[in-house]
Amino acid sequence: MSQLSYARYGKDNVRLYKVDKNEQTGVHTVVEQTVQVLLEGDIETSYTQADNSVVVATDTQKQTVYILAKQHPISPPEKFAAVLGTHFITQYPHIHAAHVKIVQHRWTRMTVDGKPHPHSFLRDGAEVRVVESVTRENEGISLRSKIEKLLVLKSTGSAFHGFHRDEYTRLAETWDRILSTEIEAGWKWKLFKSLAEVEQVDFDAAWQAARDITLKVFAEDNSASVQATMYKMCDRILAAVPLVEAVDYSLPNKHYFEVDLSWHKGLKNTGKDATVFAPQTDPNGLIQCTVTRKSSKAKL
Ligand SMILES: O=c1[nH]c(=O)c2[nH]c(=O)[nH]c2[nH]1
Repeated sequence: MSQLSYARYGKDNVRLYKVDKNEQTGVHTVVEQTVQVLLEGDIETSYTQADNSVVVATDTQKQTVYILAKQHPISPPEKFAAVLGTHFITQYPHIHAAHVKIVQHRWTRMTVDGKPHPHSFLRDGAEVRVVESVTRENEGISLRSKIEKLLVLKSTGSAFHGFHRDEYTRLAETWDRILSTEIEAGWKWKLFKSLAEVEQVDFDAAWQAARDITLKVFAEDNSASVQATMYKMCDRILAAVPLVEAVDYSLPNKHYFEVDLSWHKGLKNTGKDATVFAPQTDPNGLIQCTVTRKSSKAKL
């Protein structure tokens, strides 16, 4: 009558914190993450026949995250995701793929009296660094790194005109507008054959380059549209990080509407005179793209 067509299970929202204490200098370095593990393999009977003998308990998966966090560096998260995934498919012969997602939260070192503090940190924004990994038996380790929830705004240097017009069009063209978005940027790495290959890569440098390029292009581009600006970001990240195969962005256009105040003593607050705006929560534009190198096919 029926058949199981999808089965993955694991632990979600495993919160993890690790401190590295330099005994010589007294300087501490901290990392906080939220980890998700989902396993795939010969686990059908646990669903169809109540056969728990094939189930690596989700509690075991959580304990494993803590144990491997003790035994290995957890940053960069790309390497820790690969360590975790490799563990699950080698420790359990009937587990054939491990999906590991790591969200790394910000703890930025405090500056106190102009000096970096040895053991105090602050959460400077909701931005997170994310890794989505799949470690699959006989295939390798696929990694996608991401920046999420990086909120940016520019008060000029953005236009939007020349767009298609018909009887449904109300939007006026603009040569000077506010541009604001919450950046979600991803970069997909070439498939790694082994953990040893993953260990060679400088993931922190790639994350820094992707973040720097995103912010520099956002700030400096005389934006014709979100579409045109995000394509430039993708193009530059591909040029900067040779091991990356594809770069993708998903950018909400967070609109700021002019407020007409002319009804009040003829106050001028539109066009060139606009200084007070009403930030909108919804609806918002949502612009997405994936850019690959010329030889490979873009998956749209
Ligand atoms: O950069 C933009 N791209 C669009 O596709 C669009 N559509 C819209 O109404 N405003 C904008 N802005």
